[in-house]
Amino acid sequence: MTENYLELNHVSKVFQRRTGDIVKGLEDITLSIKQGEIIAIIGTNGAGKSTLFNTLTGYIEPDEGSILLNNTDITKIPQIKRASIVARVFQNPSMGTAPRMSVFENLMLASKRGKKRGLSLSLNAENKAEMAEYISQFNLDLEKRLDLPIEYLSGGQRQTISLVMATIQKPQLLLLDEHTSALDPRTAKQVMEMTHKMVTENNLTTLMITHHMQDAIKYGDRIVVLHQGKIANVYSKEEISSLEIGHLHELMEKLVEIEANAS
Ligand SMILES: Nc1ncnc2c1ncn2[C@@H]1O[C@H](COP(=O)(O)OP(=O)(O)OP(=O)(O)O)[C@@H](O)[C@H]1O
Repeated sequence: MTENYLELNHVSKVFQRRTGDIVKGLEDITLSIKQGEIIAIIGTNGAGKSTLFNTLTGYIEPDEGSILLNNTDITKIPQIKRASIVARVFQNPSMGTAPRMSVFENLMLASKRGKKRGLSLSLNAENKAEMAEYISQFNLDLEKRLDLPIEYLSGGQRQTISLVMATIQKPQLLLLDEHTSALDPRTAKQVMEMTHKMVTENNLTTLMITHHMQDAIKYGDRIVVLHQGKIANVYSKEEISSLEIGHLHELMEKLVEIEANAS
């Protein structure tokens, strides 16, 4: 396991609101993550979770600090050039997929990301059979729906396809952005279990934003608590093993209270 596979060194980002007020989206974030580690990110609204992901994808550039992934400084690498190494699954099942295109076309698009060869050449029977076999392991009968436009799939099926698309090229970093929160509890549980299987089987270094404290405890190797752009707390694996969900809920309530008193 490579230590310090992902390193954030003193990463800060300031925003200016329309009112002219300055807000610290991220303040001096320093964090080292091992290859294959799963980090659960929790925090109240406005804590900086999305800003953190946006700096990792390259959607925004930090004002200060650096980000190293697999020994490469990616701080200033544009989003489009990071697309094949940093993958993100969004909360909304329709984001990250082309809804009118078929399941097969979407999967082939994902497997071609960052490569030069065109999509049309790859839409052949051989690739289709390979893809059918690949997705049959998820037991959702999706291999029988390869020709269906993505928009006709259920939310859970779409999130499964989004996950397959995000992991098909084995990204160096996988970002899960509340990816089960739009699903009903039963489907959310299934998708979370599938996610864990994909991530552990492929040893994917993963950051997962979640509001489900039980998922943070169950699946996180560490839990990072963000508050007002800063790291408020980090729970190690040992600490997580004796952590009660109630404790995390209380912590969240306390942080909301601090914010309310400050404003
Ligand atoms: N483009 C922007 N312009 C101005 N302020 C911004 C911008 N993006 C984020 N912010 C501010 O930065 C802070 C962190 O926002 P961020 O969206 O990262 O929080 P979050 O933890 O993802 O919150 P939520 O759970 O509500 O999505 C907030 O105060 C937010 O209002």
